[in-house]
Amino acid sequence: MGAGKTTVGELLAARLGTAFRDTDADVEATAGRPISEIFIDEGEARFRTLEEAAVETALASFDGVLALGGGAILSARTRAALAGHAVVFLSVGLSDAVSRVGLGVGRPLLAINPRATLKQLMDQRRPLYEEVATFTVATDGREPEEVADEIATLLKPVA
Ligand SMILES: Nc1ncnc2c1ncn2[C@@H]1O[C@H](COP(=O)(O)OP(=O)(O)O)[C@@H](O)[C@H]1O
Ligand SMILES: O=C(O)C1=C[C@@H](OP(=O)(O)O)[C@@H](O)[C@H](O)C1
Ligand SMILES: [Mg+2]
Repeated sequence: MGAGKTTVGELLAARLGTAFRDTDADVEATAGRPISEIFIDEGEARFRTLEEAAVETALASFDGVLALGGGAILSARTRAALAGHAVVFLSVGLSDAVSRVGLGVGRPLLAINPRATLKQLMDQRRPLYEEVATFTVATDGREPEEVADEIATLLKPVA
């Protein structure tokens, strides 16, 4: 969360002249309600089920830049499905992530103590991001445009 997947993904798609999709938006469209409400009323496990299905559907039917939610890689099925795709891991340090997500509005996992939660999630998940990544791009102290430019260059040989 706060690495810039949604923001940079949209910029990258524009640079590549391709479509953009975000699995968080797909989940909200399928459920007909915001992610925060899904978490509150149905729990995280239900959200993860919807997210796994959203990633699977998008990978099977969509050609373009796909932004995942930060926890999508918790699913072994999703990690396996990402194999064979160009996967970009946007890395971010704790301070930049904290200042980008602010009070965590719209991100239910950050409703309580965003800084400590982000640190814990980052520590837990980093190995999984590294496992699926084809490219790793550092985002600390960089504008989204600069990050998108670097990814476009990295992807040139495989796009
Ligand atoms: N490289 C960056 N530098 C500064 N702010 C950024 C950067 N990338 C994203 N942001 C800002 O941080 C916030 C979270 O970005 P977002 O794209 O939603 O991240 P993610 O989808 O990875 O959670 C947004 O307000 C966005 O404008
Ligand atoms: O890291 C997570 O578990 C989550 C990240 C969010 O997406 P972003 O990474 O785009 O903020 C969203 O899927 C949900 O709030 C859960
Ligand atoms: Mg996002």
